[in-house]
Amino acid sequence: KDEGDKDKKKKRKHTAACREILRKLQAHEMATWFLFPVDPKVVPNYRKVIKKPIDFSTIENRLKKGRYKTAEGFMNEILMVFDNCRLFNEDDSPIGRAGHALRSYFDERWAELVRDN
Ligand SMILES: Cn1cc(C(=O)NCCN2CCCC2)ccc1=O
Repeated sequence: KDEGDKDKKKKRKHTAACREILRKLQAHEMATWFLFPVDPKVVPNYRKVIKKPIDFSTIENRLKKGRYKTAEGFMNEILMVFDNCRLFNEDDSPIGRAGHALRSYFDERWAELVRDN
């Protein structure tokens, strides 16, 4: 069991925990607008305002490809989904409220993951 094997095992462990959290986020009733990339044809000025567009399907693909070295790398991209939402939408709007609700839900799931590891 050399260092490399231990690191690989640790990475598999946090990847599984992150995939579980992502599955819960994707299943949340407020997740609709965050599941797939915002369509520039449907939301013309989105790409102008949001420099790092990111969505749950993109994060899922990166997770499956083992792109995140640490769980924090995964967390940073999830938080980017919610930061983009706050930048582009009024807090008092359907998508703005959905983003805040989903962010709170994520914070709870993340706290559980940290406690259980
Ligand atoms: C994450 N995000 C998604 C969208 C989006 O998908 N818009 C197209 C669908 N609209 C939603 C309500 C009416 C039509 C817009 C802004 C945003 O921040």
